[in-house]
Amino acid sequence: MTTDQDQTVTRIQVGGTGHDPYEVLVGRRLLGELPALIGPQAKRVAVLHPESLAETGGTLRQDLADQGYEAVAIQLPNAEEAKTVEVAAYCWKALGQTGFTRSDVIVGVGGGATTDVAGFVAATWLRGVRWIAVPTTVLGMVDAAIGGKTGINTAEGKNLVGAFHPPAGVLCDLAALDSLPVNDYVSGMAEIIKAGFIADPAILDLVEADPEGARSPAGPHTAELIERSIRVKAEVVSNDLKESGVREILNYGHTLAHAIEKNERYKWRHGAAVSIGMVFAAELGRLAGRLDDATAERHSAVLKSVGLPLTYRGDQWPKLLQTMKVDKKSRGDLLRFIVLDGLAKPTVLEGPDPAVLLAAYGEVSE
Ligand SMILES: NC(=O)c1ccc[n+]([C@@H]2O[C@H](COP(=O)([O-])OP(=O)(O)OC[C@H]3O[C@@H](n4cnc5c(N)ncnc54)[C@H](O)[C@@H]3O)[C@@H](O)[C@H]2O)c1
Ligand SMILES: O=C(O)C(=O)C[C@@H](O)[C@H](O)[C@H](O)COP(=O)(O)O
Ligand SMILES: [Zn+2]
Repeated sequence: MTTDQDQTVTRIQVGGTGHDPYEVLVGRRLLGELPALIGPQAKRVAVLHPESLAETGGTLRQDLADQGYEAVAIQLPNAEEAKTVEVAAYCWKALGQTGFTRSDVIVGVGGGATTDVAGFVAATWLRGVRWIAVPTTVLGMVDAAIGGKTGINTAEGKNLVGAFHPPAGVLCDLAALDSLPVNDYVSGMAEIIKAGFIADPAILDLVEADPEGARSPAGPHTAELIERSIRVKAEVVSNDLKESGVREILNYGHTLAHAIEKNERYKWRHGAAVSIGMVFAAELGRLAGRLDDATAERHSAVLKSVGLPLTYRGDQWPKLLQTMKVDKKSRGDLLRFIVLDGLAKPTVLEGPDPAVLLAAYGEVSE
């Protein structure tokens, strides 16, 4: 049976300079859109998917083969284990063996880790081939698949190797979320809440009105939360693809988060680390005299209400501080953080006093 809900598709445009504009589609049963996005020139299509979506990847490969493409499925490890140079090299080898040319197309189906690698492989193969993102997690839909930041981790830090290489289109099929484990669903809520604090406070109102509903794809506001967050991301990256200015606001909470992820050898979910990172950033903004107490406290309350973590090991501060020094926003020896001047007023805080940083860490320290 087809319902009205199945047929509603929202299209959000991502524009910009230096690349073709593209659309993010949100709805259900969107895979029919793939051939048009793949385009008439492609002979071969490589479908990159994580182990957990082996069936989806296989079905998609078969559909594309039935439509006349020479389609291969390339299985990646789940989650952050995919974001390594070894996995990228495995993909390059598979593309080479398939005879993948510049007119062929990569499709990344999976969470943010998968689309980060798929995009990176697309950016590097033959110095850049077309790719399409089919995000299957909340986090992938609202953030990772949009904007063309692609990359992998190294032992020294998160996303340290990568390229800006926007996709030709993004297909967010909400039905994919039904199989997502609750922890992964909630991890994506961290980036949704981030979008609320940096740009669209209506998101926070929706989460606060029904925190339990915000933990599940069956919640009453799922589509609205996802679409609002996509609009925030689309607007920012349309204005600054290569992060030479406003795009830095999307890094709210990420300076500490990435250090925690590295410290945990990339075993933590990104959203869990971002949650702690935002509580830290809010306190940093408050201690720097930028953010009011109520908005700072609102961070812990809303993040906790959906089940995200707020604290991390106190004894790890020296190591985290060291790692933060190689954050991509740093310039020379200058540490730079995104903080809030108020709700939806993100700004940069440069070179905060080490004592203030330590005091802010006290807020998340356990
Ligand atoms: N490029 C960007 O702009 C950007 C933005 C935000 C985050 N990221 C990156 O995204 C990554 C996190 O992405 P994530 O939270 O989507 O996690 P993830 O990609 O690690 O996926 C989480 C887990 O869910 C599984 N999975 C994916 N879809 C599923 C589904 N529909 N049903 C069941 N299981 C499914 C995966 O195999 C994995 O085990 C991090 O590496 C982060 O750095 C990138
Ligand atoms: O798109 C961006 O820009 C972001 O900062 C979004 C973040 O949510 C995302 O985690 C991104 O991968 C972080 O990028 P990085 O440049 O700090 O590695
Ligand atoms: Zn993020």
